[in-house]
Amino acid sequence: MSSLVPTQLSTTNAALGAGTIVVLLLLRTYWIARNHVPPGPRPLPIIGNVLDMPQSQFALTWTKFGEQYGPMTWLAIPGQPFLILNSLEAAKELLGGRGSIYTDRPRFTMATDLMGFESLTPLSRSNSAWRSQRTLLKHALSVEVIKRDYSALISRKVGEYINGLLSRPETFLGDLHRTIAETVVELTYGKREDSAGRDFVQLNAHITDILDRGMQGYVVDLVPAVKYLPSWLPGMKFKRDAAKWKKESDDLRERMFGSVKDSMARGDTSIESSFMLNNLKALYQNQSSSESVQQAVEGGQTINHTGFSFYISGVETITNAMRAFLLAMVLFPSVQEKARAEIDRVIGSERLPTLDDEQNLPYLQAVLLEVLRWSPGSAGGVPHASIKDDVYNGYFIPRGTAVIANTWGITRNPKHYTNPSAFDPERYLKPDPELDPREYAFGYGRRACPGFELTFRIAWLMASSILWSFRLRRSASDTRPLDTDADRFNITVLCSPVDFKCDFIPSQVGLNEKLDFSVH
Ligand code: HEM
Repeated sequence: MSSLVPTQLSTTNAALGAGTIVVLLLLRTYWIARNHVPPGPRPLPIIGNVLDMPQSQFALTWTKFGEQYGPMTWLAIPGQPFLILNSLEAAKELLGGRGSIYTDRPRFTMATDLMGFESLTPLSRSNSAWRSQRTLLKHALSVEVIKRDYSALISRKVGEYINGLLSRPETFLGDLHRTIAETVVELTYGKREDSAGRDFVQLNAHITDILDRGMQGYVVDLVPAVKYLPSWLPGMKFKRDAAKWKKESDDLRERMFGSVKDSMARGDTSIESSFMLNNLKALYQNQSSSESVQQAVEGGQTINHTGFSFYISGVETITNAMRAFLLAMVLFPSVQEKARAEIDRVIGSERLPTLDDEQNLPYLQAVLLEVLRWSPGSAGGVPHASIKDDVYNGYFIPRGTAVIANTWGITRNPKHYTNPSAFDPERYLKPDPELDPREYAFGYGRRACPGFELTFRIAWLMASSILWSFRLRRSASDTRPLDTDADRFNITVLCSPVDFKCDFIPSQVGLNEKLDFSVH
């Protein structure tokens, strides 16, 4: 997009242009406000509801809005109006049912247009590049492919984690993050470092930091036209930063992708079955002579961008889910005992759990569903954006609105759940089960998370293997209160369980000798 911008824009013209756009934005905000938009806090002149936007604790603020304004809350932010949905019905109808209108993402001009993260699947607008990525994801993260290509890797990584718990249980939270990060990286690239020994987990974490910097909120996100001003002007440091960060992250991504291609070209047999390797092989095999070089390059880029989304989308979310699982096990010992009793009954002590056991352990399945609800990965919801004007329940929703479904609010709504802050897997096993969190925890419609099957496989094997190997008990030295949701979770856009201490007491005689995850 930036290539369409004249590079020699004069300062006066640029300032005039930006001024005109600001006036147009204000006029549009005023025009929208005159229509019958949903209720919300009273907007101030010019800045609208900017001061009502939370800086943190998004999900909790959305929930308060719900209590005050009902199922829909309108926030008139100049240039980017927001609609917060506090009703599952509205979320399903708008974000799922009206997918042809609400499948876009809002603009994050700094991160996407200026820093190049537009190619990241979750940030991508609903264009043909995003559709190609979704097509690839549908196949690459299907149950069939996960079982065929990634189950050996998942078993090995779970085994490493269990072994780590035996030798250094005190670092269980740090090791958990590292294990999940390595699993996602190896699944993506088939290796963990390049020929110069650069660690792909660290490189991906560094790119994630760069993206975080780009998402911190800049004037250009409110007034995108500011991006056309020359970067040497005072106040334009963000544009110079964006260029520097873009180069850095592009180079790192290209280095990792290039390293996979090099391994392939050299016939390196140490590189494992992985998303990038398997899809590159398929691309080269299917490439007929009639296909243009351009198509092949585009195919390669789709693989690179799609694979790169795995780390950013998958690592914190799965790690938080597993932290929540461990926290629930120490806070609710009767649930832990019941899950272990099921494992003992179905699997016994002679062999480790495998992914093939999943269907035979309904209680453990319910425990994992409850993890998804009790500590929802995406508590504050991921915004969709509308591409044309719409009307819902008599309210006007203009084109370009960022629409957020408040996941946290759904998980704590007594309309859906009895005693919502309690961890109670039985709620899904009753004759009249309560709402299945898969209906909302992974989002809606065409944007719904493509990683939920992978999440379940990793979480299931990890949870069953931990319970098979250990009894978990909160360490006596950890005396901080963990009684309420506010004690237990940091609730922002994500929901991350707080740090806590846990004793892992081996529950199998001769555990060391029994741990052979290579056979899975
Ligand atoms: C507990 C684990 C996870 C949770 C709770 C979760 C949740 C979500 C949610 C709520 C969305 C937004 C959906 C929407 O806009 O309606 C999303 C998108 C996405 N997730 Fe996940 N996710 C998880 C794990 C993963 C994993 C393991 C991967 C891949 C390795 C992944 C890849 C993605 C991608 C690529 C998108 C963007 C989809 C798009 O914009 O088209 N997620 N996820």
